[in-house]
Amino acid sequence: MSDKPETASASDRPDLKLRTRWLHTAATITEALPFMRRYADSTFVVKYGGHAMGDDAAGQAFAKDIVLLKQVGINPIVVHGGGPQIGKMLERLSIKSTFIDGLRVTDQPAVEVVEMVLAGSINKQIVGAINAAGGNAIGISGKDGPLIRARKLTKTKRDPDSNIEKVLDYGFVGEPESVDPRVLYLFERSDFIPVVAPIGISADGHTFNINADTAAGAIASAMRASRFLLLTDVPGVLDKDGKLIDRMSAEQARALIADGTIHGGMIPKVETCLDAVDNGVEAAVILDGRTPHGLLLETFTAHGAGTLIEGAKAG
Ligand SMILES: Nc1ncnc2c1ncn2[C@@H]1O[C@H](COP(=O)(O)OP(=O)(O)O)[C@@H](O)[C@H]1O
Ligand SMILES: CC(=O)N[C@@H](CCC(=O)OP(=O)(O)O)C(=O)O
Repeated sequence: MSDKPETASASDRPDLKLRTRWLHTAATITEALPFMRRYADSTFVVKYGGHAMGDDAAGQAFAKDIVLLKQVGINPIVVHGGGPQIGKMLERLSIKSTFIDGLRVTDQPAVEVVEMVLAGSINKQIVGAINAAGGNAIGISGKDGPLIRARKLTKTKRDPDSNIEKVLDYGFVGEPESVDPRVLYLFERSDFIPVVAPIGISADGHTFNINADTAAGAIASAMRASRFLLLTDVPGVLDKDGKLIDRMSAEQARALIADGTIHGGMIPKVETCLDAVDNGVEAAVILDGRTPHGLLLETFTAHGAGTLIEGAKAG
């Protein structure tokens, strides 16, 4: 070894393209690190919608992101849907199903199919994808624990012609009566990532079909989650001109539901977000699950992704 200090010659220096790439990478890491620190040990409830699931590659990308969240010290809890997949199976079995305001009217034969598709098929597909991505996933439904005690959903709607309030009968559609999060606390302190199918059980042992947004929201509130992320197949909530709304107040959301800009499956989604931020969740975000690494962009960048609905106590 010579005593002379080493100096890099021009030919040793990385070329401009490489240096630009390094600068980009460094900028990305610099942006992400404070978010990693901020969210360490916090709980994220991620609702993975049936429309967001897409193909195998999209499922693998989602699974990778979930594993990454766990690796940086966040506790992700996945709650999944599967509406389109249930629809296909019901059709194959020639069982009719209709929707009222985004919720499936579910009779006894239909609830059996719903449980089979959600807790059987889709739950295990997601568990498999997360495990293949290097994580340790465990699949459960709201019946395990039991995590979700359900009661029959009761809803009324005013008939615009007669102005009479009508009771809507959704059959075996439930709403969470209570959530007992103790089973989820076990996963929080371990490497395991829970994947939850939105099925509930009533006090008298009946199985209930719960809208996955509603189930995820109830879990997010019970866990006092820092973030409640809903992955769907649109960039977020769109205004009447089809433009993405980045942030939305509760009043704005209610006005958009009332004037029909928010309709169909987006109604329970937004209502659930409003409920969650009123009940202990810091912020809820509706985002596109088909965007590669949308979850990471939302979590680790200042600009985020999708539509953020913030609670009064968010910081
Ligand atoms: N204002 C709106 N902005 C975005 N999407 C909307 C809006 N109103 C209704 N939608 C519909 O809501 C759908 C998302 O809800 P849903 O089909 O239940 O999704 P998921 O299966 O992911 O839960 C979108 O695909 C879109 O068709
Ligand atoms: C009562 C009700 O509508 N339950 C839903 C449950 C699945 C779900 O919510 O799936 P997505 O999130 O993919 O829409 C259904 O039967 O389709």
